Amino acid sequence: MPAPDLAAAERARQRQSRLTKPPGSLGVLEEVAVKLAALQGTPLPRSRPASALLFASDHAVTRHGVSPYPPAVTGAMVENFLRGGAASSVLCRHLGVPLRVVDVGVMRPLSPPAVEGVSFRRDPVADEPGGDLRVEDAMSEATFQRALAAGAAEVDALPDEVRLVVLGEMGIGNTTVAAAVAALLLGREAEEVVGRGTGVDEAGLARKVEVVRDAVRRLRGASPEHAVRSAGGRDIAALMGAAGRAIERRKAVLVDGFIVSVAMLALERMAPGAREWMLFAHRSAEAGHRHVLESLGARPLLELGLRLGEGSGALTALPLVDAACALHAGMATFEEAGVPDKGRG
Ligand SMILES: Cc1cc2ncn([C@H]3O[C@H](COP(=O)(O)O)[C@@H](O)[C@H]3O)c2cc1C
Ligand SMILES: O=C(O)c1cccnc1
Repeated sequence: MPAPDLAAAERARQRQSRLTKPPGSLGVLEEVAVKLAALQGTPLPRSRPASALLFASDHAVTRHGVSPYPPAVTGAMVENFLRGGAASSVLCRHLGVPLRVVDVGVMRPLSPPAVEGVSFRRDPVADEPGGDLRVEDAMSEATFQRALAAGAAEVDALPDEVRLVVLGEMGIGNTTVAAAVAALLLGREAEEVVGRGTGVDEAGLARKVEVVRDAVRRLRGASPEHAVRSAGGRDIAALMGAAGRAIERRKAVLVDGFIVSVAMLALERMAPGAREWMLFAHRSAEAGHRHVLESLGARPLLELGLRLGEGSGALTALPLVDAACALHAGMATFEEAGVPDKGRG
Protein backbone atom coordinates (compact mmCIF):
# COMPACT_ATOMS: atom_id res chain seq x y z
CA MET A 1 0.00 0.00 0.00
CA PRO A 2 1.36 3.47 -0.82
CA ALA A 3 2.18 5.79 2.08
CA PRO A 4 0.10 8.93 2.63
CA ASP A 5 1.95 12.20 1.83
CA LEU A 6 2.78 13.66 5.23
CA ALA A 7 4.22 16.88 3.77
CA ALA A 8 0.92 17.60 2.00
CA ALA A 9 -0.92 16.88 5.25
CA GLU A 10 1.31 19.36 7.09
CA ARG A 11 0.63 22.06 4.49
CA ALA A 12 -3.10 21.41 4.79
CA ARG A 13 -2.83 21.62 8.57
CA GLN A 14 -1.03 24.96 8.30
CA ARG A 15 -3.73 26.26 5.98
CA GLN A 16 -6.39 25.15 8.48
CA SER A 17 -4.63 27.15 11.18
CA ARG A 18 -4.79 30.34 9.05
CA LEU A 19 -8.47 30.09 8.06
CA THR A 20 -10.86 32.60 9.67
CA LYS A 21 -11.99 30.46 12.61
CA PRO A 22 -10.58 29.49 15.97
CA PRO A 23 -8.19 26.55 15.49
CA GLY A 24 -9.98 23.21 15.67
CA SER A 25 -13.44 24.78 15.62
CA LEU A 26 -14.47 22.75 12.58
CA GLY A 27 -13.61 19.58 14.47
CA VAL A 28 -13.65 16.38 12.45
CA LEU A 29 -14.23 18.34 9.23
CA GLU A 30 -10.69 19.70 9.62
CA GLU A 31 -9.33 16.19 10.15
CA VAL A 32 -11.11 14.94 7.04
CA ALA A 33 -9.56 17.69 4.90
CA VAL A 34 -6.08 17.04 6.29
CA LYS A 35 -6.44 13.30 5.81
CA LEU A 36 -7.57 13.70 2.19
CA ALA A 37 -4.65 16.08 1.60
CA ALA A 38 -2.28 13.32 2.73
CA LEU A 39 -3.96 10.75 0.49
CA GLN A 40 -4.18 12.95 -2.59
CA GLY A 41 -0.73 14.45 -2.08
CA THR A 42 -2.01 18.01 -2.31
CA PRO A 43 -2.78 20.71 0.27
CA LEU A 44 -6.11 21.35 -1.48
CA PRO A 45 -7.85 17.95 -1.66
CA ARG A 46 -11.17 17.27 -3.37
CA SER A 47 -14.07 14.94 -2.68
CA ARG A 48 -15.29 14.98 -6.29
CA PRO A 49 -15.62 13.41 -8.70
CA ALA A 50 -16.86 10.55 -6.54
CA SER A 51 -18.08 7.24 -7.89
CA ALA A 52 -20.14 4.48 -6.26
CA LEU A 53 -19.46 0.78 -6.82
CA LEU A 54 -22.00 -1.78 -5.59
CA PHE A 55 -21.13 -5.47 -5.67
CA ALA A 56 -23.97 -7.98 -5.53
CA SER A 57 -23.94 -11.69 -4.79
CA ASP A 58 -26.12 -14.44 -3.42
CA HIS A 59 -24.92 -16.63 -0.56
CA ALA A 60 -25.45 -20.36 -0.09
CA VAL A 61 -25.61 -19.82 3.70
CA THR A 62 -29.16 -18.44 3.27
CA ARG A 63 -30.35 -22.08 3.19
CA HIS A 64 -30.09 -22.04 7.00
CA GLY A 65 -32.77 -19.39 7.42
CA VAL A 66 -30.40 -16.62 8.53
CA SER A 67 -32.35 -13.77 6.92
CA PRO A 68 -36.06 -12.96 7.14
CA TYR A 69 -35.97 -12.18 3.41
CA PRO A 70 -35.74 -14.75 0.62
CA PRO A 71 -32.53 -14.89 -1.47
CA ALA A 72 -34.52 -13.74 -4.53
CA VAL A 73 -34.42 -10.24 -2.99
CA THR A 74 -30.75 -9.92 -4.00
CA GLY A 75 -31.47 -10.05 -7.73
CA ALA A 76 -34.70 -8.11 -7.41
CA MET A 77 -32.88 -5.33 -5.56
CA VAL A 78 -30.20 -5.19 -8.24
CA GLU A 79 -32.98 -4.49 -10.73
CA ASN A 80 -34.36 -1.89 -8.34
CA PHE A 81 -30.92 -0.18 -8.22
CA LEU A 82 -30.86 -0.17 -12.00
CA ARG A 83 -34.36 1.26 -12.30
CA GLY A 84 -33.55 3.99 -9.76
CA GLY A 85 -35.82 2.92 -6.91
CA ALA A 86 -33.42 1.77 -4.16
CA ALA A 87 -32.13 3.98 -1.34
CA SER A 88 -28.69 4.12 -2.89
CA SER A 89 -30.17 4.91 -6.33
CA VAL A 90 -31.93 7.90 -4.82
CA LEU A 91 -28.86 9.07 -2.91
CA CYS A 92 -26.62 8.74 -5.99
CA ARG A 93 -29.09 10.73 -8.07
CA HIS A 94 -29.46 13.34 -5.34
CA LEU A 95 -25.70 13.71 -4.96
CA GLY A 96 -24.75 13.45 -8.64
CA VAL A 97 -22.68 10.31 -8.12
CA PRO A 98 -22.56 7.72 -10.93
CA LEU A 99 -23.69 4.31 -9.69
CA ARG A 100 -22.06 1.16 -11.02
CA VAL A 101 -23.67 -2.15 -10.06
CA VAL A 102 -21.58 -5.27 -10.54
CA ASP A 103 -23.06 -8.76 -10.36
CA VAL A 104 -20.40 -11.09 -8.98
CA GLY A 105 -22.72 -13.93 -7.97
CA VAL A 106 -26.44 -13.34 -8.37
CA MET A 107 -28.31 -16.57 -9.18
CA ARG A 108 -31.04 -15.04 -11.31
CA PRO A 109 -30.22 -13.46 -14.71
CA LEU A 110 -30.72 -9.70 -14.57
CA SER A 111 -32.04 -7.23 -17.07
CA PRO A 112 -29.86 -4.25 -18.07
CA PRO A 113 -30.23 -0.70 -16.71
CA ALA A 114 -32.71 1.86 -17.85
CA VAL A 115 -31.71 4.96 -15.90
CA GLU A 116 -29.16 7.68 -16.62
CA GLY A 117 -26.16 7.68 -14.29
CA VAL A 118 -26.45 3.94 -13.62
CA SER A 119 -24.49 1.16 -15.23
CA PHE A 120 -24.31 -2.60 -14.82
CA ARG A 121 -21.95 -5.45 -15.54
CA ARG A 122 -22.14 -9.15 -14.80
CA ASP A 123 -18.65 -10.44 -14.13
CA PRO A 124 -17.97 -14.03 -15.26
CA VAL A 125 -17.09 -14.92 -11.65
CA ALA A 126 -20.85 -14.79 -11.05
CA ASP A 127 -21.18 -18.12 -12.88
CA GLU A 128 -18.83 -19.91 -10.49
CA PRO A 129 -20.25 -21.87 -7.58
CA GLY A 130 -20.42 -20.43 -4.07
CA GLY A 131 -20.18 -22.75 -1.06
CA ASP A 132 -22.12 -22.77 2.22
CA LEU A 133 -19.67 -21.28 4.71
CA ARG A 134 -21.16 -23.34 7.53
CA VAL A 135 -19.81 -26.59 6.11
CA GLU A 136 -17.51 -25.80 3.18
CA ASP A 137 -15.37 -23.11 1.65
CA ALA A 138 -17.45 -20.25 0.22
CA MET A 139 -14.92 -19.82 -2.60
CA SER A 140 -12.18 -21.85 -4.20
CA GLU A 141 -8.79 -20.17 -4.35
CA ALA A 142 -9.34 -19.45 -8.07
CA THR A 143 -12.82 -17.97 -7.52
CA PHE A 144 -11.50 -15.79 -4.70
CA GLN A 145 -8.73 -14.45 -6.96
CA ARG A 146 -11.21 -13.80 -9.78
CA ALA A 147 -13.58 -11.98 -7.42
CA LEU A 148 -10.72 -9.78 -6.18
CA ALA A 149 -9.81 -9.07 -9.81
CA ALA A 150 -13.44 -8.24 -10.67
CA GLY A 151 -13.38 -5.52 -8.02
CA ALA A 152 -10.00 -4.18 -9.12
CA ALA A 153 -11.14 -4.05 -12.77
CA GLU A 154 -14.05 -1.79 -11.81
CA VAL A 155 -11.67 0.75 -10.27
CA ASP A 156 -9.41 0.55 -13.32
CA ALA A 157 -12.43 1.41 -15.47
CA LEU A 158 -13.15 4.60 -13.49
CA PRO A 159 -11.95 7.92 -14.90
CA ASP A 160 -8.52 8.88 -13.56
CA GLU A 161 -9.87 12.06 -11.99
CA VAL A 162 -12.20 10.20 -9.59
CA ARG A 163 -10.97 11.15 -6.11
CA LEU A 164 -13.28 9.17 -3.87
CA VAL A 165 -14.67 5.66 -4.28
CA VAL A 166 -17.88 4.83 -2.42
CA LEU A 167 -18.30 1.11 -1.76
CA GLY A 168 -21.47 -0.87 -1.14
CA GLU A 169 -22.86 -4.39 -1.35
CA MET A 170 -26.12 -6.22 -1.91
CA GLY A 171 -26.56 -9.84 -0.89
CA ILE A 172 -29.21 -11.45 1.27
CA GLY A 173 -27.37 -13.32 4.04
CA ASN A 174 -24.50 -10.84 4.07
CA THR A 175 -24.67 -9.94 7.76
CA THR A 176 -24.10 -13.63 8.53
CA VAL A 177 -21.24 -13.85 6.05
CA ALA A 178 -19.65 -10.70 7.46
CA ALA A 179 -20.12 -11.92 11.04
CA ALA A 180 -18.34 -15.18 10.26
CA VAL A 181 -15.39 -13.34 8.70
CA ALA A 182 -15.30 -10.85 11.58
CA ALA A 183 -15.35 -13.61 14.22
CA LEU A 184 -12.36 -15.26 12.55
CA LEU A 185 -10.37 -12.08 11.98
CA LEU A 186 -11.05 -10.66 15.43
CA GLY A 187 -10.90 -13.93 17.38
CA ARG A 188 -14.32 -13.16 18.85
CA GLU A 189 -17.25 -15.39 19.73
CA ALA A 190 -20.17 -15.68 17.30
CA GLU A 191 -22.49 -13.96 19.83
CA GLU A 192 -20.31 -10.85 19.80
CA VAL A 193 -20.47 -10.24 16.06
CA VAL A 194 -23.86 -11.62 15.02
CA GLY A 195 -26.68 -9.08 14.85
CA ARG A 196 -30.22 -8.92 13.55
CA GLY A 197 -29.32 -7.84 10.01
CA THR A 198 -32.53 -7.04 8.16
CA GLY A 199 -34.47 -7.97 11.30
CA VAL A 200 -34.42 -11.66 12.25
CA ASP A 201 -36.49 -12.72 15.26
CA GLU A 202 -35.04 -14.56 18.30
CA ALA A 203 -35.12 -17.93 16.56
CA GLY A 204 -33.42 -16.48 13.48
CA LEU A 205 -30.77 -14.84 15.63
CA ALA A 206 -30.08 -18.18 17.33
CA ARG A 207 -29.72 -19.83 13.90
CA LYS A 208 -27.25 -17.14 12.79
CA VAL A 209 -25.16 -17.68 15.93
CA GLU A 210 -25.14 -21.46 15.31
CA VAL A 211 -24.06 -21.02 11.69
CA VAL A 212 -21.26 -18.62 12.60
CA ARG A 213 -20.17 -20.86 15.47
CA ASP A 214 -19.88 -23.80 13.09
CA ALA A 215 -17.86 -21.75 10.62
CA VAL A 216 -15.52 -20.60 13.40
CA ARG A 217 -15.10 -24.16 14.63
CA ARG A 218 -14.25 -25.24 11.10
CA LEU A 219 -11.82 -22.41 10.40
CA ARG A 220 -10.32 -21.38 13.74
CA GLY A 221 -6.74 -20.21 13.31
CA ALA A 222 -7.11 -19.60 9.56
CA SER A 223 -4.94 -16.90 7.98
CA PRO A 224 -6.83 -13.71 7.01
CA GLU A 225 -6.78 -14.79 3.37
CA HIS A 226 -8.09 -18.25 4.16
CA ALA A 227 -10.74 -16.82 6.51
CA VAL A 228 -12.19 -14.46 3.92
CA ARG A 229 -11.99 -17.00 1.10
CA SER A 230 -13.76 -19.73 3.04
CA ALA A 231 -16.24 -17.70 5.11
CA GLY A 232 -16.71 -14.63 2.89
CA GLY A 233 -18.46 -14.16 -0.41
CA ARG A 234 -17.65 -13.00 -3.91
CA ASP A 235 -19.08 -9.56 -3.13
CA ILE A 236 -16.82 -9.20 -0.06
CA ALA A 237 -13.81 -10.29 -2.12
CA ALA A 238 -14.71 -7.85 -4.91
CA LEU A 239 -14.98 -5.03 -2.34
CA MET A 240 -11.46 -5.90 -1.15
CA GLY A 241 -10.14 -5.92 -4.71
CA ALA A 242 -11.81 -2.60 -5.51
CA ALA A 243 -10.49 -0.91 -2.36
CA GLY A 244 -7.00 -2.32 -2.86
CA ARG A 245 -6.81 -1.01 -6.41
CA ALA A 246 -8.33 2.35 -5.43
CA ILE A 247 -5.59 2.74 -2.83
CA GLU A 248 -2.86 1.76 -5.29
CA ARG A 249 -4.21 4.55 -7.48
CA ARG A 250 -4.24 7.00 -4.54
CA LYS A 251 -8.02 7.24 -4.39
CA ALA A 252 -9.68 7.48 -0.96
CA VAL A 253 -12.31 4.91 -0.03
CA LEU A 254 -15.54 5.90 1.70
CA VAL A 255 -16.57 2.87 3.74
CA ASP A 256 -20.22 1.97 4.39
CA GLY A 257 -21.53 -0.13 7.31
CA PHE A 258 -20.80 -3.47 8.95
CA ILE A 259 -20.46 -5.58 5.80
CA VAL A 260 -18.14 -3.26 3.86
CA SER A 261 -16.14 -2.61 7.04
CA VAL A 262 -15.52 -6.34 7.46
CA ALA A 263 -14.21 -6.49 3.88
CA MET A 264 -11.95 -3.54 4.72
CA LEU A 265 -10.72 -5.27 7.89
CA ALA A 266 -9.82 -8.32 5.80
CA LEU A 267 -7.98 -6.08 3.33
CA GLU A 268 -6.08 -4.34 6.14
CA ARG A 269 -5.02 -7.73 7.52
CA MET A 270 -3.77 -8.82 4.09
CA ALA A 271 -2.29 -5.43 3.10
CA PRO A 272 -1.31 -3.51 6.24
CA GLY A 273 -1.63 0.24 5.86
CA ALA A 274 -4.75 0.03 3.69
CA ARG A 275 -6.88 1.52 6.47
CA GLU A 276 -5.00 4.83 6.23
CA TRP A 277 -6.83 5.33 2.92
CA MET A 278 -10.30 4.77 4.31
CA LEU A 279 -12.87 7.23 5.59
CA PHE A 280 -15.46 5.49 7.76
CA ALA A 281 -18.90 6.90 7.05
CA HIS A 282 -21.05 5.63 9.90
CA ARG A 283 -21.51 3.27 12.78
CA SER A 284 -24.19 0.81 11.72
CA ALA A 285 -26.84 -0.42 14.14
CA GLU A 286 -25.60 -3.95 13.34
CA ALA A 287 -24.17 -5.30 16.60
CA GLY A 288 -20.72 -6.41 15.43
CA HIS A 289 -19.79 -3.18 13.68
CA ARG A 290 -18.29 -1.53 16.77
CA HIS A 291 -15.78 -4.36 17.21
CA VAL A 292 -14.71 -4.09 13.59
CA LEU A 293 -14.34 -0.31 13.79
CA GLU A 294 -12.44 -0.57 17.04
CA SER A 295 -10.01 -3.06 15.55
CA LEU A 296 -9.42 -0.68 12.63
CA GLY A 297 -8.95 2.29 14.98
CA ALA A 298 -11.78 3.97 13.07
CA ARG A 299 -14.00 6.77 14.27
CA PRO A 300 -16.94 7.00 11.87
CA LEU A 301 -18.43 10.34 10.82
CA LEU A 302 -22.05 9.49 11.62
CA GLU A 303 -24.17 7.39 13.91
CA LEU A 304 -27.73 7.50 12.64
CA GLY A 305 -29.01 4.03 13.44
CA LEU A 306 -28.69 3.05 9.78
CA ARG A 307 -28.67 -0.69 9.04
CA LEU A 308 -29.31 -0.93 5.34
CA GLY A 309 -26.06 -1.53 3.49
CA GLU A 310 -25.93 -1.04 -0.31
CA GLY A 311 -23.58 1.92 0.27
CA SER A 312 -26.40 4.02 1.71
CA GLY A 313 -24.48 5.09 4.84
CA ALA A 314 -21.42 6.06 2.83
CA LEU A 315 -23.54 8.10 0.44
CA THR A 316 -25.26 9.78 3.39
CA ALA A 317 -21.85 10.86 4.72
CA LEU A 318 -20.55 12.11 1.37
CA PRO A 319 -21.97 15.65 1.82
CA LEU A 320 -19.89 15.97 4.99
CA VAL A 321 -16.75 15.10 3.06
CA ASP A 322 -17.83 17.61 0.39
CA ALA A 323 -18.29 20.24 3.11
CA ALA A 324 -14.88 19.50 4.62
CA CYS A 325 -13.17 20.03 1.26
CA ALA A 326 -15.24 23.11 0.34
CA LEU A 327 -14.49 24.81 3.68
CA HIS A 328 -10.81 23.94 3.47
CA ALA A 329 -10.45 25.30 -0.06
CA GLY A 330 -12.90 28.17 0.05
CA MET A 331 -12.58 29.91 3.42
CA ALA A 332 -10.49 33.09 3.61
CA THR A 333 -7.37 33.21 5.75
CA PHE A 334 -7.08 35.83 8.52
CA GLU A 335 -4.62 37.70 6.30
CA GLU A 336 -6.84 37.65 3.20
CA ALA A 337 -9.93 38.78 5.10
CA GLY A 338 -8.17 41.35 7.26
CA VAL A 339 -9.57 39.69 10.36
CA PRO A 340 -7.28 40.09 13.37
CA ASP A 341 -5.92 36.73 14.52
CA LYS A 342 -5.63 35.88 18.22
CA GLY A 343 -2.73 37.45 20.03
CA ARG A 344 -2.41 40.23 17.41
CA GLY A 345 -3.70 43.56 18.68
C1 LIG B 1 -35.32 -5.00 0.51
C2 LIG B 1 -33.89 -5.01 0.98
C3 LIG B 1 -33.00 -4.06 0.50
C4 LIG B 1 -31.68 -4.07 0.95
N1 LIG B 1 -30.62 -3.28 0.66
C5 LIG B 1 -29.59 -3.68 1.33
N2 LIG B 1 -29.90 -4.74 2.10
C6 LIG B 1 -28.99 -5.32 3.06
O1 LIG B 1 -29.51 -6.51 3.65
C7 LIG B 1 -28.72 -7.65 3.38
C8 LIG B 1 -28.11 -8.20 4.64
O2 LIG B 1 -29.05 -8.52 5.60
P1 LIG B 1 -29.34 -10.03 6.01
O3 LIG B 1 -28.03 -10.61 6.44
O4 LIG B 1 -30.33 -9.91 7.12
O5 LIG B 1 -29.90 -10.73 4.81
C9 LIG B 1 -27.70 -7.21 2.38
O6 LIG B 1 -28.17 -7.45 1.10
C10 LIG B 1 -27.58 -5.73 2.63
O7 LIG B 1 -27.05 -5.02 1.58
C11 LIG B 1 -31.22 -5.02 1.87
C12 LIG B 1 -32.10 -5.98 2.35
C13 LIG B 1 -33.44 -6.00 1.90
C14 LIG B 1 -34.38 -7.04 2.41
O1 LIG C 1 -24.31 -2.24 8.32
C1 LIG C 1 -24.55 -2.93 7.33
O2 LIG C 1 -23.70 -3.07 6.41
C2 LIG C 1 -25.85 -3.67 7.23
C3 LIG C 1 -26.66 -3.86 8.32
C4 LIG C 1 -27.85 -4.54 8.20
C5 LIG C 1 -28.23 -5.03 6.96
N1 LIG C 1 -27.45 -4.85 5.90
C6 LIG C 1 -26.27 -4.17 6.02
